[in-house]
Amino acid sequence: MPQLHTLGFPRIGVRRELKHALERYWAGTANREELDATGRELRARHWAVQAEAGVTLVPVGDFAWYDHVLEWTCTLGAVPARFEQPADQPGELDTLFRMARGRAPTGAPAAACEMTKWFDTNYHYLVPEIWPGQTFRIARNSLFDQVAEARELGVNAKPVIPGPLTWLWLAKGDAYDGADDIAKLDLLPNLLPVYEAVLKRLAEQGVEWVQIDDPILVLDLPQAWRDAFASVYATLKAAPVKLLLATYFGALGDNLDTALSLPVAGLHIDLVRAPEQLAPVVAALRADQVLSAGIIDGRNIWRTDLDAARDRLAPVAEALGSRLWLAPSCSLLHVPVDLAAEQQLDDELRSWLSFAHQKLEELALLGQALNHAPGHAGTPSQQPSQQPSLAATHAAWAAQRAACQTRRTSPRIHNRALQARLTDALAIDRARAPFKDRIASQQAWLKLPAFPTTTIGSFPQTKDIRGLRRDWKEGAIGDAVYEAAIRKEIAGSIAFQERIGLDVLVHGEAERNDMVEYFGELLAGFAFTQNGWVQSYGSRCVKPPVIFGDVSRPAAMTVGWTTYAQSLTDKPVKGMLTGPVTILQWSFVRDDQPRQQTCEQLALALRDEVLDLEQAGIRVIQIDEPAFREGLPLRRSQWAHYLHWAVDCFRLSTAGVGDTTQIHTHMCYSEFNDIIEAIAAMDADVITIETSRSNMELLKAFEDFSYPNDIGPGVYDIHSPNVPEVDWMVQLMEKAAKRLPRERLWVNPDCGLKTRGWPETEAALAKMVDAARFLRSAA
Ligand SMILES: Nc1nc2c(c(=O)[nH]1)N[C@@H](CNc1ccc(C(=O)N[C@@H](CCC(=O)N[C@@H](CCC(=O)N[C@@H](CCC(=O)O)C(=O)O)C(=O)O)C(=O)O)cc1)CN2
Ligand code: MET
Ligand SMILES: [Zn+2]
Repeated sequence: MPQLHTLGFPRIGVRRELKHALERYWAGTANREELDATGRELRARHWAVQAEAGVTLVPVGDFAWYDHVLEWTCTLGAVPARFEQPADQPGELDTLFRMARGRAPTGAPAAACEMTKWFDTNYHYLVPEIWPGQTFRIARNSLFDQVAEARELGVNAKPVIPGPLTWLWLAKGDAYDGADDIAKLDLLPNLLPVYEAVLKRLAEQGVEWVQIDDPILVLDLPQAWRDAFASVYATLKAAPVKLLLATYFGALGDNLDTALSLPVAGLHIDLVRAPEQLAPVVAALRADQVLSAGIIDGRNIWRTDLDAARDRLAPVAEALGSRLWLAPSCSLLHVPVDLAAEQQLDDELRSWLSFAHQKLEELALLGQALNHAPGHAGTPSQQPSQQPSLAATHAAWAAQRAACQTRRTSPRIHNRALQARLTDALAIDRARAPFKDRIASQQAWLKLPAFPTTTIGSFPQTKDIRGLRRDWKEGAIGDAVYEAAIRKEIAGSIAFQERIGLDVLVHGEAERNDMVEYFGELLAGFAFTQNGWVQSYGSRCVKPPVIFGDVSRPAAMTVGWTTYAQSLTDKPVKGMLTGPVTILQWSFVRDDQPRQQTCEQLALALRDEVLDLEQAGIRVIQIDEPAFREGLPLRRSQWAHYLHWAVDCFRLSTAGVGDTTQIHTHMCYSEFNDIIEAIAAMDADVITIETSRSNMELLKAFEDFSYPNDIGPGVYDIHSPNVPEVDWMVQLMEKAAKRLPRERLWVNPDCGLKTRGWPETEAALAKMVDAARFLRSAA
């Protein structure tokens, strides 16, 4: 039977045990021993479930207290000076937490490291900081400790570490100009000896295989970076362990020859995103190399079509024998932990789904089917001793086959009326009047001052609000009680905004568990989970909804809350929607039709909501697209196609309104340089963006492009509880005014305030309004 392995397992725990333990530790209500115990418990549990499923090489090093890239950065001793503490500080773990969050139970606070998206996922990693001449050393032993821990439990540990080139690519430093700066490669002579030392220590611990993750091999690489692979791996080759080079999230493409020429004992490829690479890789594999086939989707939650997978891999199994390994396409970090934790899904829908636990079962079934006579394995054959009985295996296989079949044909998936509407939608005009005409008619009624102030949408999601929602969902309180409490919350935030003098108000999003899940719950074609948590960053998780069928909007989703908020004030209240691209990007999406098509369905549903809001008198409407940049394909050759349909969907959602209705959008976590033209083509009247951490540097793209519409560059970082100074915000806006016309500028925070508390929110926004007033008086 082929060896089964995984590239990584979700670390958060089926009940978010890690989240709760971390937050207790940070709050000082749990000590280090309690935190450690939770970590040990989760690792042991996750190793055991994998080993029991038949995974023979179990990942170690995929566990992380906050982020696995940060763990590795700390292991390499790449700790910026501002986090260094006197030698007597207890526990290096707090240094890691200070790097992640700026503060920890011990040690002096410092500005946290930057956080950004992990490739095209909704997972965020902590960006390593590098500088010329930087030296490295093994500064943290957690990987070795965890290997020892696994081996004591009888687990065959396969340590997982980021490759040196991927780590450098992800790193940033003032001395370097972008991810691909070749000057970064000058650090390799300092970095590689530490890698060699790590591999040697792992070998001494009895480790046979080490997985080195080099996902940058699926990106467009400059030649110097591509060339660096040969010398890096020539050095690592000397280590007394076998290396499995792991690539995922796309095709090796023009890096294929590079990857195949490296002196590694095994290569993992993603066959879900890039099935076409199977044949060329098999053809070029050396006789002593293992192929790890990433055949189970690690980025989505659908059951695998096992018949198809077996048919594709059977000839490979025959050719490679035990040199074929089976794996998910990437780490299972990106899917929820266990479908068994869901009580409310109907049987049919449940039969279509597979979370991390279920993916292990799929892997085992496929492994058994490929065992012996693989070329004509019609059904799973002979079972190894501790595997489930043949009958059970047959039954599981048949159930999976049936589920795939019903999913293909279920009437729940296709909505004929919608199909007709989509065809009609092709003819809908996506254009609005020229911006200069629109903005004039908007200003005529909005009568906003210079440097108008607003916020991005959410106000603090307090424990009380979340507790209320839990009680409501559990049926402990009824709709009327819930609604009254949310209304009270909205009334409170409107009163607060009026008091401090904001210009364009928001209702505060108290009724939303999450900006995507909330809409998923109200749209048809979506399912949602009770415990389908996926880590987003640190202790923060999301429950991505599942888009299983054609999307439509049975009823208005936000009109009631928004008009209630508007009824309380004479100031304009901004309606608040999540855009089609972001809903698509942050959901688990159908794999039976192109993403573009699903996005168009979402766009039509949102268009109806926009028009209903307008009809109800809401004349400023924001359609958030924070995931617009994240959706950009990893390869440049695919950008134009994506940008075309993504912009088109945004415009389909928004362009139905009259000229006097003001459309806002919001983006964060994004580099805008690559997509500035597309942002302009979205043609929102106002875009609010995250810029404060980059000191308004991000505005350069808008300046260079002479971006024509209104812009609100964020003046303070909402990720920190620190209250910004008025002077600081004024300075930032003055910088912005050097790059862009003053009359186009708005004043707002970087992003929504849901993760903040009220005290700092009130203080920060009051100061922000003061800053805007100062700017007006100085004009
Ligand atoms: N989908 C998505 N992706 C995104 C973002 C986003 O907002 N949404 N923002 C960016 C950054 N990511 C973020 C992701 C999550 C959170 C966040 O705050 N998550 C919350 C969960 C939010 C949620 O779903 N809340 C639910 C359920 C909350 C909960 O834990 N309830 C308790 C009970 C309440 C309590 O006592 O706390 C329970 O069920 O036990 C609700 O409000 O209804 C968390 O991890 O804690 C913040 C930012 C990028 N990607
Ligand atoms: N309107 C949303 C909010 O304020 C936008 C968040 S972007 C991640 O929370
Ligand atoms: Zn945002």
